[in-house]
Amino acid sequence: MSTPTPHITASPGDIAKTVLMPGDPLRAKFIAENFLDNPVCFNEVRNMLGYTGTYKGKRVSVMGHGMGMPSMGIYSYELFNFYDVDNIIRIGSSGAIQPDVKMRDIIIGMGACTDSNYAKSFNLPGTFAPIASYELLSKAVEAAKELGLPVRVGNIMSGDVFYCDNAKEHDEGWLKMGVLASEMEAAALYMNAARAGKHALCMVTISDKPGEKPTTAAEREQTFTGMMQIALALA
Ligand SMILES: O=P(O)(O)O[C@H]1O[C@H](CO)[C@@H](O)[C@H]1O
Ligand SMILES: O=c1cc[nH]c(=O)[nH]1
Repeated sequence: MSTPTPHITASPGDIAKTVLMPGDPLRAKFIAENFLDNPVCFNEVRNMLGYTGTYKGKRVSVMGHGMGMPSMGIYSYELFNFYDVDNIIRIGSSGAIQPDVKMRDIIIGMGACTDSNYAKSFNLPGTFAPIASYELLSKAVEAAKELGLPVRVGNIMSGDVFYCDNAKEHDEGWLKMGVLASEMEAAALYMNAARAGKHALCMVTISDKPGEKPTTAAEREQTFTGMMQIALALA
């Protein structure tokens, strides 16, 4: 397929080699307007806003990916395969699973477990282990140290549902396996990166935890700046 794609109207060259991707397109707009120099909007299809600008002199893009693995699957596939993007860094919100994971902790997903059937499309004879790019992961840990921001690195869980009848039991098994937090896209991103021979990383900030007041939409859009700065340092 050539560009533009069904979901992105950018021309070749409009998008940088490294793209930061929050689920919420307004989080992408916030980053473009508050961290990038000379941001130019390259996509408005479905309001999935995407911008390219520079950060400390380096060219970088930021674009929303929507919610869930089908949506992440489409955008990351088109960016890797039709826009020649090399690195995608998801910067998401997430629910705590382990009791010692606190609100607003930053977690880097070394691996992404999943309850989805996304891997089926690759016709594998076994179970694929979706993992982060070691290169991006090690750079992110280094950048966090330099910024003085504590991060935890470990397994996360990409779920197909946000709401379910038995939320507590749903998390119980993952908790016993040491999984730190749940979100909804990293596994698909890691699989698409593996298939395309590209690099991906998912970083999340804890926005929800059982028994705690959840963050507001505005807070998720505008206050996860520690995670944004770590991701921007990877451009
Ligand atoms: O805040 P974002 O990045 O969208 O991430 C999380 O929030 C959404 C659910 O509210 C899902 O996309 C989940 O992965
Ligand atoms: O997937 C998600 C995202 C935020 N909070 C959750 O509890 N789950």
